[in-house]
Amino acid sequence: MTHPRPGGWFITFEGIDGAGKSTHLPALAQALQAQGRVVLQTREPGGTPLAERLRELLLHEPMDPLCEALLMFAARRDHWQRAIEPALAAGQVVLCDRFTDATFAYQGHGRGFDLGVLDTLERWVQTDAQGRLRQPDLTLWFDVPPAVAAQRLAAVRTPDRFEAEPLAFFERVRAGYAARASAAPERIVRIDATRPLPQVWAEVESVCRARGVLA
Ligand SMILES: Nc1ncnc2c1ncn2[C@@H]1O[C@H](COP(=O)(O)OP(=O)(O)O)[C@@H](O)[C@H]1O
Ligand SMILES: Cc1cn([C@H]2C[C@H](O)[C@@H](COP(=O)(O)OP(=O)(O)O)O2)c(=O)[nH]c1=O
Repeated sequence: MTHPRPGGWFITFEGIDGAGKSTHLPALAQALQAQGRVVLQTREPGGTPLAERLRELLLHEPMDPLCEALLMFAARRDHWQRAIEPALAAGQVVLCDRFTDATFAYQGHGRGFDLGVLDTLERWVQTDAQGRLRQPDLTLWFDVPPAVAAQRLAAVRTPDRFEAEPLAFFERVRAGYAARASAAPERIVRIDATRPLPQVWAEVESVCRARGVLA
């Protein structure tokens, strides 16, 4: 695949909580840095001082689904304008732990929030000065059944407001990711993340090589 735009690559990591995103993101950053690329490792919600403050509220403060969706996009707007776009313009590779696919999966499919409203918010937040809707160049979707993810998480951390949701919620979120992937098969690559770590990593490397992200 030829490089989709001048400047850097924008690569997002998606999947339900416990899928392995945060494990593989720094590994890919290291592999890219070893090849001389400048990498911005970031996450959503978060990635700027304002968006990190919104993250604290989103992860711990009870709120209704509309408020949740609006705050996710408010955090994203700040992150996009102040961190992601400048890094891409400088030719960096941006590796982002979650982006808008997560909003469709969690707020849309998980909470049942109106997908049409999310489409509108996505357009508002990600349309650039030339009127183009910006999307990641590549999205790695780490797919695992919720029961596997829950087992992994139980061993390592105290659940936040999202992680405390029941398995049925994560089944809907997973279905949301599947729907996004079938609507954008060129951009979103499904990775079977139930396999042992070295095999999952080998696939991440091979997808990145095939796309020209890694040499
Ligand atoms: N393929 C895998 N096999 C077994 N354990 C894994 C695998 N991928 C991740 N883990 C473990 O599962 C836990 C959650 O992984 P993490 O990368 O934090 O998930 P996420 O960022 O998607 O929520 C961590 O303890 C991690 O070491
Ligand atoms: C970006 C985003 C995250 N989320 C949720 C999913 C996660 O449970 C939570 C925080 O994401 P994440 O950083 O993946 O959590 P952790 O560091 O605990 O792995 O926010 C949404 O519901 N919608 C969104 O648009």
